[in-house]
Amino acid sequence: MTASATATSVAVHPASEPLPLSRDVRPLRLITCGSVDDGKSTLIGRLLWDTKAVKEDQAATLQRDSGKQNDLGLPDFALLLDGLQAEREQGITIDVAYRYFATDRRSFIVADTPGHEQYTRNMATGASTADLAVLLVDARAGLLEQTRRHATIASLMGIRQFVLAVNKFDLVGYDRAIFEKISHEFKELALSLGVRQITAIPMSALKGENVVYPAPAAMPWYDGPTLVETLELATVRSAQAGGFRLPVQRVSRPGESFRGYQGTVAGGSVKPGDSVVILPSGMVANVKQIVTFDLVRNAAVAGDAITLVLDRQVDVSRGDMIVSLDAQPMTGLEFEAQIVALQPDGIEPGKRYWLKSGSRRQRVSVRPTSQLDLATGSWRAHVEPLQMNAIGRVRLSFDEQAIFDAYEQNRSTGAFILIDPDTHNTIAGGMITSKRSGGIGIRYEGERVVLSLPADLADQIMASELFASRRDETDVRRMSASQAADIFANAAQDI
Ligand SMILES: Nc1nc2c(ncn2[C@@H]2O[C@H](COP(=O)(O)OP(=O)(O)OP(=O)(O)O)[C@@H](O)[C@H]2O)c(=O)[nH]1
Repeated sequence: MTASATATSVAVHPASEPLPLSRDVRPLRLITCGSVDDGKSTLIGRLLWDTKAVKEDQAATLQRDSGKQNDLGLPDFALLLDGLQAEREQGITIDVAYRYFATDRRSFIVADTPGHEQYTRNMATGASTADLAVLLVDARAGLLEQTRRHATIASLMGIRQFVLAVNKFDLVGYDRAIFEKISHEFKELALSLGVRQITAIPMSALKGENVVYPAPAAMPWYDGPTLVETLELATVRSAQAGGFRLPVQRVSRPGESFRGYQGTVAGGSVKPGDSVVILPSGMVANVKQIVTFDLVRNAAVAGDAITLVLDRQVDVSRGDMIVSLDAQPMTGLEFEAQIVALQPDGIEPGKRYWLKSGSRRQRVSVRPTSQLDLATGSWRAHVEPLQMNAIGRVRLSFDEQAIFDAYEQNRSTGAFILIDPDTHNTIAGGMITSKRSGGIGIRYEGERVVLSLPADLADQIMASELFASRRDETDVRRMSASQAADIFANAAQDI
């Protein structure tokens, strides 16, 4: 960000005004998925072409190279993506190409990922940052297993807006009944995955019908939006909603009098005077100052790189997270997650890996509990190590307190990678789904009360204080925070 852009944002948001929750200037990120030959490259090429994102020299080359080959006399838009093809052939590990285009109303970033089955991980990578998925089908073939697979992965990665592009509609005589059948089946699939924002569009990527321009002559019965109109109206998933999150990357101590905590805001917003908690220690402080590289700011939002100064001396180190007092993330020793295995060796149950999330790196052991059957979309109890490209549900067990949001709530503090400590390879990418509440609550063994306590330190202290008077008869273990709270409430009545 330039100094003047920063200065403008200071002027626009004086301290007394609430910060806007989303910035309309953020481009919409979308992913396109389809089986081989459904026309994905043609569609992206057409989008770039009709929104004039193609540079003049590229356009001239395109006209020249494709002129001979196309019996419709149209450029072969897929050629625009040739560069990507070359990258693919070199076997680049995570194979996603991002392309930019814009209309008068909005800008877009499209992630293009290969359609073959073995590229699940690429699709998962592209989907992890996308706001919307465009799923392509060939109108002649309808929904395929691959459509289900892609829709399932997209929904797992948190995408809640789908566009079904029923492509090659020129090859089925623009038959309305075909469109209605395919879109009906797709809506059922999307709804079963929890996706409710669904738009189906009949189109011809090759001819440019219903991509950027409508095609009333070819499809007089269709009065819905074009693809671009749908994209213009789609919503950007905001990592800024929810509580303030600052994973601390560095403690800055240029002189005796100054101590600041540096990092990139991973969620929410912050302003001087806000109360914050440092995790995992649980210490509370207030924000005294927010500093960027050259300015004192009166607010910061997700995506801003800042130095935070607190109003008191607290112990903060790299890997800690500074969060808002009133909307805290989950802390605990056990979490449930979904992962995509990225390496040929797969995931070995029980092996200890490094987990990296933001600036934090921790030892973790990983136990797969089920695996997604991509053909049917159902989960089956897990028996073997997760193979490369498999999607599994796992249980993560940490030695020390871990701090996460659910991925649904925050794509930054809810995401992680797993690293093999022997090879240093990234062996999986994952998303936190929930915290696992630890123990079995309370039970009686003869005269003894066996109390299970949460991993959370605060709750342990609360419950052990509570039972201090009966300590001799009480064996303290872990339990969920809500169980501890119930016991506290009941016991307080007894006393
Ligand atoms: N008639 C017609 N042909 C189309 C349309 N869209 C794409 N095609 C043709 O279908 C073929 C495959 O299109 P591509 O864009 O290369 O398909 P893809 O899905 O990107 O394929 P991969 O890159 O191999 O995954 C090409 O010959 C296109 O010209 C369409 O709307 N109508």
